[in-house]
Amino acid sequence: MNQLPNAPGPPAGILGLNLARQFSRDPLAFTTEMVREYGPLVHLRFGPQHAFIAAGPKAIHEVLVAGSRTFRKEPRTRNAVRKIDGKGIITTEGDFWLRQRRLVQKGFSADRMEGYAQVTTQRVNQMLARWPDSGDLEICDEMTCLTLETIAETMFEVDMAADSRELAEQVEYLSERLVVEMGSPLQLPDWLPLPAKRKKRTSLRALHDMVRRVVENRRKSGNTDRGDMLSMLLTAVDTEGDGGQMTDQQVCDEITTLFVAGYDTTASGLAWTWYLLAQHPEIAEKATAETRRVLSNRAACYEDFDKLFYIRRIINESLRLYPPAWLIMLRQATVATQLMGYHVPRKSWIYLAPWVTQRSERWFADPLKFDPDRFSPERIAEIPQHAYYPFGLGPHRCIGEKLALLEMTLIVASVLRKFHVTLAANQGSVEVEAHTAIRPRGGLRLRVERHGQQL
Ligand code: HEM
Repeated sequence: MNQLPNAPGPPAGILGLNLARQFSRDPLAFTTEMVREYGPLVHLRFGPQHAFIAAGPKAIHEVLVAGSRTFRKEPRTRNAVRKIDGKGIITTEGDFWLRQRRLVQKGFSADRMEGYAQVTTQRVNQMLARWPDSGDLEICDEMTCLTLETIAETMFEVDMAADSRELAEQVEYLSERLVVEMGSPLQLPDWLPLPAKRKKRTSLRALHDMVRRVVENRRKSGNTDRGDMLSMLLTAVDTEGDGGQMTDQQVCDEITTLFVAGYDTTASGLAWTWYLLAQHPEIAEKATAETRRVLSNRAACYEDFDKLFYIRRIINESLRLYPPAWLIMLRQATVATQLMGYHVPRKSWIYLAPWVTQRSERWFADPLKFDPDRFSPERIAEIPQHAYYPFGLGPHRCIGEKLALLEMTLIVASVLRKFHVTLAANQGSVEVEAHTAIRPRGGLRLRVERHGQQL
């Protein structure tokens, strides 16, 4: 392996400190710039640590698909996420992960989706009934509460309407701490009596207590199938493997994982979709016409997903320009290996950023243009394979992808059927902030006007 050439990359400077500083100060701009300058595979040195940005479709495929056994989720990152999600499928690997993934997958079967669609439509219509006929709204908050309530009901049939804002703030705080702590060279233990650690412990307790209570109550009330994910997890049998079921602790860990992974990403995707539609009235108008054609005067339902072609293109394009998971969980090479014919030392870190690949002129024509028709049947073949991966690729590809796309499509259609959406007059320019999901910095204010009420 050592005879292979080194991938191109910037000089490390003194101990790679300068690169590390640039990365943590503005990760979106830094990774974009590196790929623009050095190409589809960039070699970085942070002191003794080798790291690569795998941005080209070939490199992405080699890491996430062909090399998924060689490139594993990096242990320090996995352990940090494990404090929130326990041993859920997002933090595990190997045989244990495979068994759990098979069991959790049962909760995403096609026959379950119809019920999830119904919950989504009910929730979005309740939200729209609260909206003013004409006024300004903080759309990130609206989308966060909506997706949180929807996921709580689809996952474990709990009505979170009263508590959603508070729980969202706590989970948001945990994600923020995760980013801060992962970026810091020094990992302090969580028991230290510091204000940030105390707040972290309180937020973790609130999340874990809520999930434990839900699982205990369900066990007490009998394991009847209520059509939600929890029913499925409590009764699922690993028929393809050991024939066993999950323990209550495993159920708690998987429910927490799905809950945390599922709502913030979807809320981010929706917020950016509204931002793009508010800036492109002609595209919003075409989508509104589609909702009138498909839905006429009724609420959206599961079957409409296949008919809302244009809205699905809009969502695909929004996930290209603003992929909520802008950076995939860090991977590490378990052995010395190669990528695109370049040497990769053992324990190297691999960064995979949909944000960089999906916005690069190397792989997309006119990449910053919002052009939903890229995803039309006539043009979709122009997108290079593995250059578009908002839900990841390979065995760890997002388990909630179909649910997220269904939810987003039904929500966008339901809102457009009733409201005209533009940017609020006092909304200044919008900057992107990179947390675990990307968000508009400081939120996003939209003006909404119920159809028939425009002044
Ligand atoms: C727009 C919304 C979403 C986006 C952009 C998104 C993105 C992703 C990405 C990029 C990965 C791959 C991570 C990796 O390879 O390290 C992933 C994995 C995962 N996602 Fe999603 N996700 C979304 C919605 C959801 C929803 C709704 C759920 C559950 C209800 C969910 C649950 C998960 C889980 C459990 C994994 C880990 C899968 C595994 O490692 O086997 N996600 N997601």
